[in-house]
Amino acid sequence: MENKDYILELENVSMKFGGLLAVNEVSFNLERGKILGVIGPNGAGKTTMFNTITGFYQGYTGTVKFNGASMNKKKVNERCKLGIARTFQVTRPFEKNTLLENVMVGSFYGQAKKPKMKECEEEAEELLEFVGLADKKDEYAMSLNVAQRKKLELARALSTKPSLLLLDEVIGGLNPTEVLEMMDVIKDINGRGVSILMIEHVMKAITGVSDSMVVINHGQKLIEGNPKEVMNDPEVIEAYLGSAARRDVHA
Ligand SMILES: Nc1ncnc2c1ncn2[C@@H]1O[C@H](COP(=O)(O)OP(=O)(O)OP(=O)(O)O)[C@@H](O)[C@H]1O
Repeated sequence: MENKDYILELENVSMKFGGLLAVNEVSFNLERGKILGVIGPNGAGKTTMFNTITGFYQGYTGTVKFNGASMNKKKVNERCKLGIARTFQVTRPFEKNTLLENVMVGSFYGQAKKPKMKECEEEAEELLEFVGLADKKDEYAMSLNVAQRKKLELARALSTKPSLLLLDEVIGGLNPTEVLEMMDVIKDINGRGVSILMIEHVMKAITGVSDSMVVINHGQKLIEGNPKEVMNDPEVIEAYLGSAARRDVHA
């Protein structure tokens, strides 16, 4: 039997808010070094699932394993220091700080071994260069447009030196040129050896970068497979994605 190396394993993960089962017995694995795309309609439970992986929600049942070890008893900061980082759907930079300072905070507080301030600065500069914001390093975060804020969000997540990166809609809201740029950045991050789990509604983008995909619907896993299999699955197309998505995928 093939022995795959999984960086992330979800085993029957469920999360309830009162009577609402937002995530319902979800199981899947992410192979080390790969990109796994997560799609599903609004309210399907994708972000809630992210929050069980990062440890923001502790009240879930089932098991979240990272590098083969259960994370269930570990808090957000512990999981972060072990190598799990995320971006947020709604970006939350420190608006009145410079881009450099925003990224340095992540380096300083998010890494397992606290680096010296000078190292944080060098790392932050390198990351801003990597995401294409080097020329804005001394500007305030509040001066950025949507695409730039998303790139800053990525640099901040990377500053904690993750081996697993969770991306929550980093492509949504970008224009077509910015989408292509962001897809390249995501592939480059993956090229640095970072495994990626990403939620995205922009179908062309997520099918373009993902090695495999999981579809979540009403809190449950509907199907998983390679992007082509998933996007051609009649149940996914008709019952869930609908004709708008079909147009988007096949355009
Ligand atoms: N903190 C919360 N308290 C109560 N209900 C919540 C909470 N967070 C999410 N929910 C509910 O859980 C369900 C799943 O929400 P979630 O945000 O995880 O969906 P999603 O798939 O990420 O949606 P979207 O694509 O719109 O971001 C929804 O019905 C939502 O209203």
